[in-house]
Amino acid sequence: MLAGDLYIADDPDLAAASKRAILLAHRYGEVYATDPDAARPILEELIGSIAPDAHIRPPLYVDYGAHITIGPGTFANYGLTALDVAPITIGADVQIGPNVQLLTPTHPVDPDMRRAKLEAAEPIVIGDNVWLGGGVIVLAGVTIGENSVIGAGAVVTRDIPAGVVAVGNPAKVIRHI
Ligand SMILES: CC(=O)SCCNC(=O)CCNC(=O)[C@H](O)C(C)(C)COP(=O)(O)OP(=O)(O)OC[C@H]1O[C@@H](n2cnc3c(N)ncnc32)[C@H](O)[C@@H]1OP(=O)(O)O
Repeated sequence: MLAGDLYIADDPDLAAASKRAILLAHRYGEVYATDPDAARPILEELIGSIAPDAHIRPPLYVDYGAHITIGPGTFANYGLTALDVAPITIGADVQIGPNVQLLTPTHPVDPDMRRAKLEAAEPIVIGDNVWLGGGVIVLAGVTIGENSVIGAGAVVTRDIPAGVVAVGNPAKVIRHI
């Protein structure tokens, strides 16, 4: 699953891990509403690796949480969806706008394979000091280079180099910084 091979998502261990993640993410949001400090251990239990000063505003939606790494100084605004069937690596000092989606899973385009419930997933890497504007969607297998800015609403289908501004659907580089 983590290696990008096709698989059928009916494994009971995966279902249990997903249920655990749903419960922890829900609890994180509930506790955060009245006491963000008390909510912190719940976030640390949910996320595979998160720097002590990284901050995520709930609601947060993940598949498993365990395959997510978040570096120091990173901030994610409300409504991050991080589907971590494959690893999601978020660097240091990353700014994530509201309702961003990081989508590592894919389904086959072939209709028969899709009906057979085959799935796959590819890792996503967000480099240091990247800013993802509100509503950005990053697709499976994409790497965004450090210091780059992705404009609000962009759909990132291909790798983005370091030090650029990219906007639109599909996201295209409009200038170097
Ligand atoms: C962590 C947080 O919570 S962040 C809070 C949420 N805030 C946001 O999501 C804001 C995100 N910001 C943006 O999308 C901004 O538009 C930026 C950062 C991309 C602007 O970057 P700049 O390089 O300054 O671009 P600039 O404003 O000069 O626009 C350049 C061109 O791109 C277009 N453009 C700018 N942003 C976008 C966008 N999101 N989608 C499509 N086109 C865009 C402009 O219309 C302009 O086009 P034109 O030349 O035809 O007039």
